This record gives sequence, structure tokens and C-alpha cells, in this order.
Amino acid sequence: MNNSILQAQDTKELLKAVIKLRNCLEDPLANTWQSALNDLEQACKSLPEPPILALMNKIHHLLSPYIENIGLENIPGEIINDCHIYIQKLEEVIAIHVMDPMLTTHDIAQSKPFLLIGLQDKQLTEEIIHQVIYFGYPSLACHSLHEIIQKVDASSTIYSAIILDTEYCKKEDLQTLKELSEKVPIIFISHHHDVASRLFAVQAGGRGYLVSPLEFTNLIEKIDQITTPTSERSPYRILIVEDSRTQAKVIRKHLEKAGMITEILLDPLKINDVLIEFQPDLILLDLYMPQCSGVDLAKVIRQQDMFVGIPIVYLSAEEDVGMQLTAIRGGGDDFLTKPIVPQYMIDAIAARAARSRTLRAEMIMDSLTETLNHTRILEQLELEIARAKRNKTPLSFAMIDIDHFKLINDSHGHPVGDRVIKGLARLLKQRLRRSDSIGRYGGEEFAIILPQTEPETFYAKLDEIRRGFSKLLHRSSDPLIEFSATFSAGLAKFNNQIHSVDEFVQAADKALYEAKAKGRNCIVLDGKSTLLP
Ligand SMILES: Nc1nc2c(ncn2[C@@H]2O[C@H](COP(=O)(O)OP(=O)(O)OP(=O)(O)O)[C@@H](O)[C@H]2O)c(=O)[nH]1
Repeated sequence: MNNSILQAQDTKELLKAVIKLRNCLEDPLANTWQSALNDLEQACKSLPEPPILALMNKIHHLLSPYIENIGLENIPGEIINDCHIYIQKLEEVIAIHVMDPMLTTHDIAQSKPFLLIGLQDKQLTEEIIHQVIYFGYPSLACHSLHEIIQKVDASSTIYSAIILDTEYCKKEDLQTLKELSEKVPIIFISHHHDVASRLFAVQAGGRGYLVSPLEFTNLIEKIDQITTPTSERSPYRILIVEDSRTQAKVIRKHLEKAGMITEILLDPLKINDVLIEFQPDLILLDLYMPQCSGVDLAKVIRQQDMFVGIPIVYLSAEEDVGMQLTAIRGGGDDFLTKPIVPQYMIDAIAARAARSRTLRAEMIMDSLTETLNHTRILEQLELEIARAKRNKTPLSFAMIDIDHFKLINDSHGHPVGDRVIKGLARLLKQRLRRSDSIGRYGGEEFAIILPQTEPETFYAKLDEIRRGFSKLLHRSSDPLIEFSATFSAGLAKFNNQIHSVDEFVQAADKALYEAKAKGRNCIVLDGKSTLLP
């Protein structure tokens, strides 16, 4: 047996033992927790990773004084609670180990905090626990709103989200829920579609409302959204088009103080270059400029499909409402009148930019993987080609395709196939730079754009990702069956033999085809890109 098969077997046994002990400690009638503890200790020996051993020791230390007592009722509640916390930490470490055996203990320490799951349906709870662990979120099941509140108030653990059944909430709990949601964000799960139920969730401070039967990918996306710290989200990029340098600098000062990134454009005739280069979330446009009016410039921007989604907000001293309406009709989205209180300007711009990002994300993102969709990745490629040509910088493009994906679907089912696709997307997002663009080109095929990168440099990185992905264990619909998958990739460099987006895609696609022909699970560099093997 090779190493990875051994490791998969060990991890499986360990996970089985952890689940067994957790179940025993949850069931007051179970009197087999001692043997479950023993099994877990044995299983831990086969994977002697420092964090696993440390957590096992803590659980042993807590339970060993009660080893002679049969019934769970002899163990104080706080000891059981602490055990659950260490058990879920253990599940987290195992989950991360399953997801990526190459991660170090330091990476594990940096991993995400826990979720609390309060759902009436036991089977759904189990399924969610398995699914969220797969995506790096360990979780703890609770059986009432009261238990959740107790856990949040008593534990030193910082919970990152609560997944809560509306069946656990009564009308009179509204205030309690509001207070709870201020401490930990709540995602409500409900059987009810009606507005009154949704309104209750909003009034309770809910950050999400998902209706059963639950689509797991939606739940994971919601959790991802909530648990990503604001500081990790990229700041809004605001383009200030203004003929007065002094005015522009004052606006810049206020927006940058509020954490936004700005670019000033004094010459409106250079708008296209700046839009390609800076890629703003919003354009703040002066109405009267010597070269052209703001309204005309807005019309020019709107003529071009590539820029049609960027919101345009006028900032002008024009007080005539008729003129303001004409400006908005000409392609603007909002009108802010000078002089303006800086905080009002910041709030108005941030709200517009946030809404536009959400709308754009829906238009341009693939909903399963939260990477760019097919159309958008090609548009981005066009922008990056223009940028590379102008700045004379290198540009690489890769096509990645999961191997024998039909077989994965056929053996484990379509939803499991979806999870494999999502797992690869997540790995790519984790390992690539923010400036790289990742798109879902087709079913199990991804496209990656790497600005300012030579393919030779990216080859090593992509190969590391390829090796990591092949070690990742995926869980089948039966949680105890695991399997691994591989991908093949074709890599191409933009050069003077390539004249269009289509040719660039074809070059990477041809290399991908060669990688498949070579036996898969490898990367091929397009012959014209480089002389490297
Ligand atoms: N689960 C899932 N399957 C998909 C999705 N989109 C496409 N597929 C399936 O992916 C499979 C792709 O199979 P093929 O293109 O024949 O190739 P393959 O089996 O991956 O084999 P090679 O690419 O030659 O290694 C087809 O069965 C599609 O139905 C999706 O979004 N989710």
C-alpha cells in the first residue's frame, strides 16, 4: 500500500472514533463512552500529529477521573461541555488534515473558529456537520436556543456563526435573538417562505435566511461571507474624475481615510485607459469640465459593454433638480451636491459601491464556486491582454480540468462531484494572489489569468497546487467513504504570436489536451510559450 492510501485509512478510522465518542457523550443512555475513548486513543496513535496528540491528551485528562463510573450522569456537565469543545477542535484538525495533508501546525492554528448548529432535524445536523468540516468549519450541535445562548456566554471559544432552526425560536424570543445576533451572526434555516417569517429573522438580526430543503453550497457561501473579516475584503476602488486637482485631492483625502483606494483622473479623454488599468468599483464624476461635460463622458462610458456595470455618481455644485435628472438620465446612478458633509459622501459612496459589488458579483460570478463566470473571465482576459501590451509586462494563462470527472459523478453522485469542483476552486483561491483571476470556464474546467507572471514561474506554483489537490480527500455521500481526484493543466504565455483572446485560450487548451494525452495529473506548457519541457 502506498503512503496516501495508508494515510486515508488512518484518517478515516480517526474520524470514525471521534464521531463515536461525540455520539456517546451526547446520549445520556449510552454507557459505552469508555470504550469509545479507548478506540479514539488507539486511532490517534496512527496519526501522531502534535495538535492531534495535544487535543487527545486534553480529552483524556478530562475524562480519566470518571473512567470507573459507567453512566454519563456521573460526569459533571461542564466536563462534558469542555470535552465537546476539544472533540470539535480535534474534528477541525482532522478535517484540515483531510483537506490538505501538506498544511503545517501553524496553518492549523490559524484556521477558522467554530460554528454552532441548532437544528431540530438530527440527520440534517449530522449532514451539515460533515459538509462544513469539509470546507474547514468545525461545528458543534446544540439542541435548543437556550443551549446555544449558554454556549456563547459560557465558553471561551469564539463562535463565528450560528445556524439556527426557526422552529427553535418563538415570537417572545425576539429580544434575546437580537442580543445573541450582536455577539455571533445567525443564519436562520426555515421551512417557511412567507414574508412574516423572513421579517422575524431580519428583526432578530439574522444575517441569512435559507429555506429547506437546504442547498449546502448556499450555506457554505453564506458562512464564507459572514466569516471573512472585513479587513480581508478588498477595499472599494473609487475613480475621481475632476478637472480641479485641489478639489480631487480633498475628495481623495476623505475617501482614503475611510479605507478606500482612489485614482484621480484630470483628463477625461484618458478615461478608457484608466478604467482598464484601475478597474474601479465606482466612478465619482464632476459635471462640468473644460474638455467635456460629465454627462457626455458618462454616455461614452456606457457605450462600452465592458464598463456598463460600473456605477457613476456625480459630485457637483449644480443645484438645479432638472439638470440633475438630465445627468442621471444620461447614464449616471446618483447625484451628490457640493458642498457635502464628508461623512455623508463617504457613506453614500460606500453604500453604492457595496450594492454594486453585490449586483456585479451575481452577474459575473459562478454561483457554485464563487469564481468568475465564463463570460467574465474572458472579458478579464481581454482587459489583461490590453494591460500587458501597454505596460509590456508578461501575462500567463492556464486552463485546468479535473481528470475523469465523469467517473467521479458516476461513482459518487452529482452533488459530491459539485463538492470536488468547489474544493478545487477553494484551493485555487487560497493559493493564488489577489491580483490573479480565477474563472469557472465550464463544468469541471477552470481558467486562471496571471498578470505580470512568466509561465515558468507559475509552473512550479501550479505543480505544488496539483500535488496538494491530489492529496486532498473528498468524502462520498457515505461520510466514511473517501476518495481523491487529480487535475491536468495547460499553461500558455501571451506573446507576439498570439493576437486575440481566442488564440490565447486555444494555446492553453491545446497544452491541456496534451496533458490529458500524456496520462493526466500533469501540467504542459504550450510549445510556443517557452522552450522549457
Ligand atoms: N457534478 C457536476 N458535474 C458536471 C458539471 N458540469 C459538467 N459536469 C460533468 O462533468 C463530466 C465531464 O466529463 P468529460 O468531459 O467526459 O471528461 P472527464 O470524465 O472529466 O475525463 P477527462 O477530462 O478526459 O479526464 C460530464 O459527465 C458532465 O456531465 C457540474 O457542474 N457538476
